[in-house]
Amino acid sequence: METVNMKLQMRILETHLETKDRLIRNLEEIIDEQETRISNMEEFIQGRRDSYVGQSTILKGISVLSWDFGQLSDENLKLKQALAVAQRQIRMGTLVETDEDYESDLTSEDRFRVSPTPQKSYEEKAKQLVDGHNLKKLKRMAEELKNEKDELKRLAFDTKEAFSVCMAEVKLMLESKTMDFFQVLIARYKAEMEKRRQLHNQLVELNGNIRVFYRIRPQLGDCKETPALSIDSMDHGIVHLTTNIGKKSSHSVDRIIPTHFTQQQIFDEISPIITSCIDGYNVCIFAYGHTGSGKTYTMEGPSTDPGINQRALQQLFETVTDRDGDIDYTINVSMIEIYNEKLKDLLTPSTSTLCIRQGEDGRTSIPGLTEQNVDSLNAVTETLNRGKKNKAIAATDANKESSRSHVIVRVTVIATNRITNRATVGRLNLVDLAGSERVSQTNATGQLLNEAKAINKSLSELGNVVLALRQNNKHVPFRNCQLTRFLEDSLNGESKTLVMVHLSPDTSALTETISSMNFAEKIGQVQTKTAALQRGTPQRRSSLVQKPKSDSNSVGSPKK
Ligand SMILES: Nc1ncnc2c1ncn2[C@@H]1O[C@H](COP(=O)(O)OP(=O)(O)OP(=O)(O)O)[C@@H](O)[C@H]1O
Repeated sequence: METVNMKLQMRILETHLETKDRLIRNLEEIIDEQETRISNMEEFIQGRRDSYVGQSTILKGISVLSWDFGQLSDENLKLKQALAVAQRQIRMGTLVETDEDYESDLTSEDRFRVSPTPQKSYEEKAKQLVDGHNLKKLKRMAEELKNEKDELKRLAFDTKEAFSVCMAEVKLMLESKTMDFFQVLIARYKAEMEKRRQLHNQLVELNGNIRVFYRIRPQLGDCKETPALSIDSMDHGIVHLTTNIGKKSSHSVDRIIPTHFTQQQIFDEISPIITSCIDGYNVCIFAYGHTGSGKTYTMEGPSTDPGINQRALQQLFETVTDRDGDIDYTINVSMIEIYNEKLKDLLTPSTSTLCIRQGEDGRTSIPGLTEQNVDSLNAVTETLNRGKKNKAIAATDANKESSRSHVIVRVTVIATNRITNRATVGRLNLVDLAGSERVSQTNATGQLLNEAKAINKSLSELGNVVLALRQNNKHVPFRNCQLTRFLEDSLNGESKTLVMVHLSPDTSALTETISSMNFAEKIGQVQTKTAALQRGTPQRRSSLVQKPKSDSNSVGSPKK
């Protein structure tokens, strides 16, 4: 057993050894095999290594090439941009366009579009690249310049803005300063004018209380022409006349009544003169002017808006009614018409004419002249209407045109002191003169020519009388016509006279307007020194005609 066992063990050992040997052999084979493989691998690797060097050279070459291409592409882009800039500069230079024009011309697409460039050599490209730098510089400079230009533009705009603001402020300041200064000057000027007017009024009183006013009639109907007359805005005592050939002249009288004045406003202006007849003054108010200048409108006026005649009588009546005391007042009204040097009584129509007589005392009287006593406002209106009606009848009888006669409303105010029985008489003559148009203008012949001559003569004589009175002449030519003869008592002595010269603003009436202005200037002349010296200090020399109640002068009997 043991042997068998031994044998078995030997056998196992041998098998084991055999297996071991086999394994070792196999391993050696494997190692050999592996070594062969390794050597093969090494060979392969060696071979590979060589080819790798070649490959890396190639890769390197590729990389260099791509870098070159990249650079070339950059350069290409730059060149294209430089080209675009160059093209732009060329265009700017040749077309002389504004930046805005240029910018608007070049669309953003145009600016960035890469235009196909011809194939060029590297040297050329390099050269272009160099040029491109210059262009780049130029472009930068151009941009800087543009920025500067924009900045300057902005600056100029800002400066302009600031300048206009400054100018506006300065203008405002100057305007306000000038306005202030101007206002002060105007105020001073007006104060001086007022002073001048007051002095003038004093002078007028020294020279016999004769005043000349202008009343400018408004334009009638839908007349649109520029008025030939305008009142000076700085001095309402001056009127400018512009002729149809553009010649301008200025005229001055004591007062110019603005066109827009109402009948009441005009009456308010002259009412102090009117009421002075209650205190014994003789007052004459004349309406002078050519046909259609507004004389009758001023004196008579429409029934809805009466003129001076009715307002004056009304005021006199109201004033004497209001006055209490020891004095009885009587108001008598006469109305006469002087046509062709003949006097007619308008309150008692008759075919016979009235005559002016002169008494031994030098006073004038008119025998047969109606003197209507008015003791109520109704009586005033009734009397004036009667006279107006008779005037219209007379107009159809003798003179077709009412303006061819002088119409006088004479109001006599007799103030009688109840205690002393002494009476004072004041007279108010409201005269609507005949039209002053010149004979040459009327183309008159025959009867009309005689009328025109008579009118012209009487108006001219009236002018002479007023002028003589104003100049304090020793001789006053009252006797040269019926009008001045009739008014002699009223114009002489302590009297107040107002001549309202009526002017038309119509260019068609220029000749007549100038003639009326000449008349106004003639009677408005003032001889200051001589007059003042001759007259001395003005005294309220009695115009009070003191006479007993029984005196049978032309004055009506005082009311008892
Ligand atoms: N201040 C005025 N406002 C409105 N209308 C006026 C004014 N003055 C005159 N008129 C109008 O002008 C026209 C002529 O006026 P008016 O008859 O008074 O002139 P006149 O000088 O008296 O003329 P004549 O000498 O022919 O009588 C009238 O129709 C009158 O109503």
